[in-house]
Amino acid sequence: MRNQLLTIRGLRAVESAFQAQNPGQSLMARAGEAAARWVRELTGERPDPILVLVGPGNNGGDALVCARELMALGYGCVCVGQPATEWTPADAQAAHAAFIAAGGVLHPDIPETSSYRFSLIIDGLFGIGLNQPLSATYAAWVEAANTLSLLDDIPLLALDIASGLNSDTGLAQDICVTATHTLTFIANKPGLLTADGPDHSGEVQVCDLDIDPALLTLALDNEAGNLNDPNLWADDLPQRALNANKGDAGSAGLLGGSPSMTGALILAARSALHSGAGRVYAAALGNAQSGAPMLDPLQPEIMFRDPASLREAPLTALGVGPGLGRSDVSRAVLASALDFEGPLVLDADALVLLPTLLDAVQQRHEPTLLTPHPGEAAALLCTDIPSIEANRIQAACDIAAKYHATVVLKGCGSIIATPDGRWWINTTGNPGMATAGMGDVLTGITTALLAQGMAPEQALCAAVWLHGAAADVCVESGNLPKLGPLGLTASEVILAARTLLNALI
Ligand SMILES: NC(=O)C1=CN([C@@H]2O[C@H](COP(=O)(O)OP(=O)(O)OC[C@H]3O[C@@H](n4cnc5c(N)ncnc54)[C@H](OP(=O)(O)O)[C@@H]3O)[C@@H](O)[C@H]2O)[C@@H](O)CC1
Ligand SMILES: [K+]
Repeated sequence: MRNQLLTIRGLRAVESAFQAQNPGQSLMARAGEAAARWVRELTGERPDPILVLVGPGNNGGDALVCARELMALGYGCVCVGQPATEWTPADAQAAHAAFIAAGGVLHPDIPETSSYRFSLIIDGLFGIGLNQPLSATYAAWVEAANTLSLLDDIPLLALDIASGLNSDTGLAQDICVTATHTLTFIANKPGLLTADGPDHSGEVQVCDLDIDPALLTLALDNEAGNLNDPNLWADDLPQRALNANKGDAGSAGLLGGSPSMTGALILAARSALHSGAGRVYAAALGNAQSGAPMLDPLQPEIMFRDPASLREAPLTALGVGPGLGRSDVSRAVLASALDFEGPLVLDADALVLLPTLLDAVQQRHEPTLLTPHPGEAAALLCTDIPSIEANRIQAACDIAAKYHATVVLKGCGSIIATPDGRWWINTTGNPGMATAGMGDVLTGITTALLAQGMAPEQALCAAVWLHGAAADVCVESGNLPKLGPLGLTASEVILAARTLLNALI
């Protein structure tokens, strides 16, 4: 269950199912107690008071249960929030009453920080119920908490999700808690892992509140997704028999590289070669006179063809797009590639041209895989980048449905989606990957895994994971020389991905 990602609707369904099965039991008590245990682990014996921000709903209730538990253990808690009213949810009303009965005091505002030196801040303002922009008072508290955390290096712990972050989309409001840690309840949430989520959530820990996993499964709706995890596809990675020959490992074709962009094609081809394809063929637009490469001197294993004769090679997968360009010739080459009777990966300019070839791509009988970044995704859906980023999961699913394709929407927390509406979030990767050529490397890995016989869904999940994990290995602080994030190159990621791939088979 750990890998499941629940939407707000799914979480509410779990909550209702739990209440139906366990009348009178309070999930809030479990959440608040778990939060108090977590605080104790993080603070050790530090005597300084803890600042607890308490919101108007059940997230505030969690915070008050947590504060009451900590006070009983001798922690000083400075709780800031508004008293319960008749509109406060019942569980939260009970948490307010128990807190006051235990001698707790709710301050109407954050006290002068000169009188305190807080050891920790707890954000219990808003959780999954946030449904409007933060009002002025709450916004001021969030800004104060962020400033204190940053300037005084104080841990800022979000209960369930950072206040201001949307649990389904990962979109942060203009004013949003920047947590150093998040303890999230019941299950992991997409909003913690994609878009602005990782920047605002810090280190995420999932606490399932001891909910019966069977109940969780029953209550899941078809909106739920999963983390992209090697357990999903590691058994499907290509294996080599002792008696293998290069024909058994497939033939990957790469097509693109218009005259000013041959590097993109070469990177994709090198990447396919290092990801295990038995043969790699590359075809650049143009001819020898226009500067199209006929050899990669650093990787002479790659066999160059002209675009017209590429399909005469025994290709078992084809990748089109790196450096393809957007000319009439590029479009004609793409249109002809859509006939390829095998798995087809489309990237970069091929994606920008694809809306003009919608019928042809929809009519393909073999798998199609699309690897857009948000700009290319906007082109595929004929919209703009903010609309894509407003709901990355929806955008990935929409592209998959429209083009009958398996899709990865790249970016922070890449989303992999299938035409039947299933989706995964990938958590490997780092900002060092924001550099030219990284996308070409992903195209090469994906095409190579398909060429070696992996199914589209598994091949794309594996390629996206390996691509990000390879970049992570390159920037890990224990590694010397440290290759990034600044100055990390796509070529270095190719080599690290090969090492990881071989460690997994
Ligand atoms: N799911 C579960 O099973 C469990 C859930 N638990 C916890 O409950 C949390 C969800 O609680 P929740 O539904 O009460 O929502 P929450 O996030 O506290 O905020 C809603 C309140 O804030 C208000 N409000 C909203 N936006 C606002 C704004 N911008 N500015 C001002 N007000 C605003 C909103 O107003 P209304 O919509 O009524 O107008 C409502 O009053 C969840 O994240 C987790 O921490 C745990 O106890 C364990 C089990
Ligand atoms: K919160």
